[in-house]
Amino acid sequence: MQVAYHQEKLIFLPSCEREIWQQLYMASIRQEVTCIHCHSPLRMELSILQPPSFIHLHPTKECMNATMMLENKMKETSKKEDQRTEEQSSAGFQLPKRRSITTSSIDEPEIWKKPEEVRAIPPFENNSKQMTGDIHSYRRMLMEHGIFLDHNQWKAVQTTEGPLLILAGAGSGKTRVLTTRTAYMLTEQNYSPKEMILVTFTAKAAKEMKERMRLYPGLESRTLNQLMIGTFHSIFYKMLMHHEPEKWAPTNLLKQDWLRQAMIKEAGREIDLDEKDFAFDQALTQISWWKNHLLSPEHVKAKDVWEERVVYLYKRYEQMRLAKNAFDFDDMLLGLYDLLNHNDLLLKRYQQRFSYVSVDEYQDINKVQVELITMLSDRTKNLCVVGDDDQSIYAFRGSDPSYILNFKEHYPQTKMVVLAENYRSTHEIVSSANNVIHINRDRYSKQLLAQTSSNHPPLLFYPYDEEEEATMIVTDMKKKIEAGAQPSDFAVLFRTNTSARALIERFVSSSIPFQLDADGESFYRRKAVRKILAFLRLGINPDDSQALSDLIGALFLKQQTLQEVKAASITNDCSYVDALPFIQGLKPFQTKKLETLPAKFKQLKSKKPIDAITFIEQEMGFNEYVKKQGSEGNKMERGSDDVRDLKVAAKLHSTIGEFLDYIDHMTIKYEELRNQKSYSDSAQLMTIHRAKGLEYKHVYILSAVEGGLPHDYALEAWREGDDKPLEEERRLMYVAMTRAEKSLHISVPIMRRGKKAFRSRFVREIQRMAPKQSFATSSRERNLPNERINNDSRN
Ligand SMILES: Nc1ncnc2c1ncn2[C@@H]1O[C@H](COP(=O)(O)OP(=O)(O)OP(=O)(O)O)[C@@H](O)[C@H]1O
Repeated sequence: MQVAYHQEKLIFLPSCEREIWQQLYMASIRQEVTCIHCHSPLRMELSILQPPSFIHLHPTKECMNATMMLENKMKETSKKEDQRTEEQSSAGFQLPKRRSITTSSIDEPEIWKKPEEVRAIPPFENNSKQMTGDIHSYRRMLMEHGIFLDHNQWKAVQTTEGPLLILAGAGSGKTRVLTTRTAYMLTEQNYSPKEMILVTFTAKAAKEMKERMRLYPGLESRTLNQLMIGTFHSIFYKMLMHHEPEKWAPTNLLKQDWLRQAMIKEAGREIDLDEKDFAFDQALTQISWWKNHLLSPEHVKAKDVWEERVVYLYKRYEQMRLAKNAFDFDDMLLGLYDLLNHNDLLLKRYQQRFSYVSVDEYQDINKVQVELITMLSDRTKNLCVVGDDDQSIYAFRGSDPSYILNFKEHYPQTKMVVLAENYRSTHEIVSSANNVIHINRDRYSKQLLAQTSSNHPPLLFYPYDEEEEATMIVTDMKKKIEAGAQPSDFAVLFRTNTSARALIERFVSSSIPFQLDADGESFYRRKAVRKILAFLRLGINPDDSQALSDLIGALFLKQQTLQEVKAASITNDCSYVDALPFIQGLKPFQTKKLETLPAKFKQLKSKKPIDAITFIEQEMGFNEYVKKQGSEGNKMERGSDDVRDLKVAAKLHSTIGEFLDYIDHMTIKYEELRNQKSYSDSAQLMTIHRAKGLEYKHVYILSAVEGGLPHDYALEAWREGDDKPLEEERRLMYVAMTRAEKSLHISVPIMRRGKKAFRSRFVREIQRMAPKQSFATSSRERNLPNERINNDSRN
């Protein structure tokens, strides 16, 4: 159905503004959209595959007839209007175009656009090779236990001596290879578990490997228990505890972030940094990055004012930490690095003991980790590293793909095995992912090959904005679940937590069980958002003391002023807002500004939330605050973006009170979600970073637009001539795509943050078939200059 009543008005979907589709959808959930004949509630459907429509759950013949007649009449009128418009425009007038639901391929925001399949997919060549000739008895035994290994996987398993680089494409079974290789060395080659060390990237991966190895024939638990397997931190910490137990006592570990934050906040006060306004969490990440690069505060060369401040915090943090004999996770690696560097005998003993070193996820290794691994394996050089340069996505933590790319240069004797058979995804998904990643220059050229093909190429779909995107995904998922899929078959992947605000909210209101796997606070707790909300809250309650405290920084006042405002409100018997002009000791321009504020707060009350936010930005000085923050903050997160995101949410609400109630509800829900125990059968909503190493039958990727994925900060770096962040974004897209087994949906919203968006360059790359590539030469070996990629951001 295309017609319905809403708020006593007749709605004809093809001619209503696209911007209000989402509002209609939400009104339909509240049963406010009704049939034009029987007035029973209609559900609006906003889905990926079909143009929007109203659905009548129990239509009568009369309902259908009345609806059809009216639809025909509306279409007729609309056609006439069209003709008139054409005549007028040919006569020199320019009138807006009729808004109809078509399958047009033009990026016209008002028009529903049919989803597109990825077409640039080469014909599928069945790749599965028959095993011929003699099969090694161990490999045969594994097969009897249901563990199959392809030719290259087996080659990697058997290569036990000397430096070995296993270049393992996404879904190519690197976990299988690492576990089998270890099992093979222990059972077939009779190596002692005590001479082996296997480093994984996460504790979860270590646990999984151990569990898998228990299933291997002939591998006893006793042997497995003697094997040193774990993360860098767990293994190296054990060593430190063994040699210097007092210094490294667990009670001295700064385990939680807030403990570290408290220390740098204390240091921040010494240089007058505002506790509420300075990005202390970012400062900690930066400090950690320097530590992992073996840079002490004295060696850091600050690039800007922000870094200068963080260097100060770093220096003081180290002093405070040492005074308390405390240490953090980074210190564990640095501690062992120092210990081995200053104790030659000890280093030799370890080198003597560990004859075989294996490292998983080598693409994500950082400087201090590389140094330690190099030291430990230096005697035998029996170093096996497994990784995929195309999945290196942790630069912000200090990892650097150049370690895997330079491995052969570092160890000229390296044997290399490439695992290019993908056992996870269909040919259509694998080829599309190849189309994207092959554009990166700084990589080993290689092409993943799938084992199966399907008739379902990845689908690009075009929601209007973030809200519609979320609705379309939930609708699509519901349909698939009704058709037999399990909630746990699905994952929705996003670049940053903030880009998932609408999605999380839509899931909260849906019946689909889901789990959120994301770091950080709720969107509504973000600094800039909290401040705007403080304005809104004080607009309807001028005595809201929490809001006043949140607001102070945005008025360029110090937190100490808070008490002064409260005192002034008592002595002058007025609200906090009315007390603002009584603050003493300010510069004349500040006093003048504060004098105008109470009246402006009063004006806020009657405004719609979206208009109120614009008023706060333009008339109440918020734009200046954001501008100042922008020049002091970090490059990843900008307050102005958060405000634009908030406006997208605000559009769906008609009063400030209603909007604030909704936000309070969602903030509580968000906290519950973060603390909830895991359901076994639930859809997963997570950042791409969190999805690494995981696989799902159906995957949706959010916001494939310039600025979303790739992230704005990478585009800015690229414009300034630095390709590295953009290449990392491309790897993120690749990681996201290769999580999908059967279906992959990529969302390309037409609007983002209230502005017209441009489809991501990665989406354009998907549509261009990658040339066949020769295997495993790095850009250096191919003598390619690391030029800038000539890739325009426009459609
Ligand atoms: N030789 C094989 N035959 C059949 N299936 C295999 C084979 N090797 C691995 N697999 C399966 O392929 C899937 C991907 O394997 P795995 O998770 O080990 O990949 P990965 O290399 O770690 O992937 P990624 O790096 O993308 O996370 C798993 O479901 C695994 O059981």
